[in-house]
Amino acid sequence: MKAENVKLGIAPIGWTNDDLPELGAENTFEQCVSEMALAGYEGCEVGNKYPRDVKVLKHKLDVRGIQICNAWFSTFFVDGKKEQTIKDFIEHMNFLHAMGAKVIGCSEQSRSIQGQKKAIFKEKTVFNDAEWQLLAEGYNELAKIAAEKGMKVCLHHHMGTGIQTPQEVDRYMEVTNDDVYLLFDSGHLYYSEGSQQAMLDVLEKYIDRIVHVHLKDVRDDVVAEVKANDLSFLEGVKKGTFTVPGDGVIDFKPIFEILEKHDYKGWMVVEAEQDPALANPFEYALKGRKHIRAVAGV
Ligand SMILES: O=C1C[C@@H](O)[C@H](O)[C@@H](O)C1=O
Ligand SMILES: [Co+2]
Repeated sequence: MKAENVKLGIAPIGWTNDDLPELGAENTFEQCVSEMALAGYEGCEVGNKYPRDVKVLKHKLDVRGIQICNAWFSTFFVDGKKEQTIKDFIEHMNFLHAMGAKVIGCSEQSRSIQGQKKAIFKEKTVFNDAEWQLLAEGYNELAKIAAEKGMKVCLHHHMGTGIQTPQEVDRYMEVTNDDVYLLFDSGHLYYSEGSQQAMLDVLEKYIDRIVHVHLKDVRDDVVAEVKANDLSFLEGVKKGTFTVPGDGVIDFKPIFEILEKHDYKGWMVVEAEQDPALANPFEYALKGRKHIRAVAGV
């Protein structure tokens, strides 16, 4: 890939998992961002141990050569919480804007089971026609608000949410305006479909509306265990569903080829939540970095 087109970041979730705070509770913010820089990343997303004061955070990141590229935002349009979602979104967007980020990665969390003790392969939520309409209206509005700041809203398709499968991604892309974008997460699509091709098809189909990429690898044997035992998403995470690129079953070469062929310009963020007691975050960050350099040449 061309180094001038892409920037490589990493998410703090490998050090401290906001969805499972007991994972990595001992890891500090400063250790996390220092190790990100040491492992060769130039950017990161935001975790709950990060200082929220823009000046303080900027300084701590600047001295390490790290930029903020995105931070997760939960929307609740299908639950009918449009007003509150937009109010919270503006605050979140202003923070990201002040930190220099260009995209806002959102996830529709209405009835999401990703944090619940429910079988991830059996109990995911499904939206009806009226709910898709609520979602579209909400995201179209967020996109307009973001555009005023020169920013883009992208949706994170995610296991256990109403937008998980390729068909649900199709519906989301169809009901929203062209200035509403997609965050592509290799791990979630592979996990959902159990297929490298299904994941690549989504990437190729929507590449022109993909503005942020999460690079996650998957361990097939753990997914099989999750399926066989009706485990929840987070039970799977603790057992090691996800890992860094090059450590699981996903072939990242075609992902990088598609991004390059379509002249993708933006961030690629390694995001591999697993138990830091089992997978040392610095060592795994380094492992992912080396794999990307070897396969993508950046
Ligand atoms: O982007 C993400 C943020 C996490 O909180 C989430 O659960 C993870 O799987 C993910 O892809
Ligand atoms: Co992700």
